[in-house]
Amino acid sequence: MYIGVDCGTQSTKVVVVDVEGGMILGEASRPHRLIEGDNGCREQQPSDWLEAFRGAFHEVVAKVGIDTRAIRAIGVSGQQHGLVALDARGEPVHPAKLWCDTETAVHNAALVERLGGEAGCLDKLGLVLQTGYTASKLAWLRDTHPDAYRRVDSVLLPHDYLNFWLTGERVAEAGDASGTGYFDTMARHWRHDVFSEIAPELDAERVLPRLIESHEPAGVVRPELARELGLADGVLVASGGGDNMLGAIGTGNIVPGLVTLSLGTSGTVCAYSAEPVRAESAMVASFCASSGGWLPLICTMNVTSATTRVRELFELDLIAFGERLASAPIGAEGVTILPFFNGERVPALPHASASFLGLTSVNTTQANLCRAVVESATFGMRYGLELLGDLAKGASQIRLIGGGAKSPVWRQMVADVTGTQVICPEITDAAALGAALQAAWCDRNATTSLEALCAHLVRLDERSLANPAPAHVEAYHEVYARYRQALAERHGIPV
Ligand SMILES: Nc1ncnc2c1ncn2[C@@H]1O[C@H](COP(=O)(O)OP(=O)(O)O)[C@@H](O)[C@H]1O
Ligand SMILES: O=C(CO)[C@@H](O)[C@H](O)COP(=O)(O)O
Repeated sequence: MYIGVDCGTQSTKVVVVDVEGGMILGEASRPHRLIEGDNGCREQQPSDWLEAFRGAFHEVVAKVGIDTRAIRAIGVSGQQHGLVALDARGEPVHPAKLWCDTETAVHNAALVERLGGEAGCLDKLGLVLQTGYTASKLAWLRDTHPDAYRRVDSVLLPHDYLNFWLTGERVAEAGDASGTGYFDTMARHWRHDVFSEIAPELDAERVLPRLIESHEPAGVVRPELARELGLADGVLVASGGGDNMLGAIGTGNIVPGLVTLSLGTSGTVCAYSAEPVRAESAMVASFCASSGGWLPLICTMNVTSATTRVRELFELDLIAFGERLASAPIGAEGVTILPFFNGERVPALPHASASFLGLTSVNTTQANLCRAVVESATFGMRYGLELLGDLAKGASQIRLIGGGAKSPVWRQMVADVTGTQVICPEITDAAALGAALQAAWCDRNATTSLEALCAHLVRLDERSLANPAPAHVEAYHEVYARYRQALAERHGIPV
């Protein structure tokens, strides 16, 4: 029996997987609180993640009725990039600054310049630093909270922190480390020199976690925590990884030729590559995979975060929102939304705000606004696929995951907007499944291949299959062109 944990932006999900029996036995989740400021600040208390993990763990094991002593290993997936800076006692010196925090945009711009611009970043890191990556958050902490900064003894990512809490070990692996901004994604090692540019007073050798391979364990569950959770002695904790990396594993995207598209708080598109990738666009994040190999990725910041804002504005539940969405025509009768409520990473507009365009006395309806916000988030994904270029072109199918993938209307829209067949895995929180599969891989000392584990447990839900409808594809070409025109006019992004 294996446990997969996904500490996402909005919630922590826990799944129980019976690998021998080839079954996902059950899942449970608990929400997180978000600390938001109007200056782009978005933070969370790491203690909330632990509380959410405990709640979801106890709920799911009770629900499926397993003997917790039969659990062999745990794998943890986490929202990428968050800065979890700990003091010498292992306590956070400040709430975790999240991937979607844009308060540090000026620090990011300054760092890019110090590293020699885009070319210098590519040379040192294999990717171009973007606002949201961990590096500028650390620079910000140094600049704005010198007392907290002086106490920093470890610099971890959210999933590293959960692994640390579970095992007492400070370790990291290449997939999640790729998103820090002080890791060379081509050579797969820390760049202590870059780290020292950002935080010269900290000893990089000491504060950065030890790197392990994806198939290696981070450690075993601490005895007192094992007792609390009812686990046997020596339960392994896998290396884990970033949520996108483990989402790739949970959708079988560990060989070239597939695209995983996530409709979570963020939107992401990624495609596995066995070789390091030097993408044409600086917007493509050439991350490592958490299965070995690489996972070039595009991330937009306003997906279900944007659709939820409109849904809550109209006080609609998810069912009513889905009904409004379905009742409006493609193109929302001329309403265009640029959904940059949180600023945006791709295109790089950290200080942008959202725009509602083309509103008239006739088309300003709940249905059109609901449709336009979902279309706009989906257009952001199409833009991302275009930037991925050849890396995504060969893909015959999109594996769709994340909360938004539960909506049939949205699934069809992704197929129509991208012109590609869409299918969901049976479990839309594929990152948690990926974490459980990585745990089984690690528990078996990689003697069972990850490919075999994926073939055994990544099941696609045929009922979710959506094929692009030619007339809709045609209609969306026009509506997408309108969106790109608006992006050009308001933000200067070339069409
Ligand atoms: N049927 C649906 N239609 C649209 N959005 C949905 C639907 N079901 C869930 N969601 C949205 O999915 C989001 C959660 O997605 P999830 O992938 O779990 O996020 P994260 O991993 O970033 O925490 C929530 O905002 C929720 O409202
Ligand atoms: O920053 C990125 C990817 O680079 C985000 O994808 C985060 O990893 C958060 O993911 P979700 O909570 O939206 O799944």
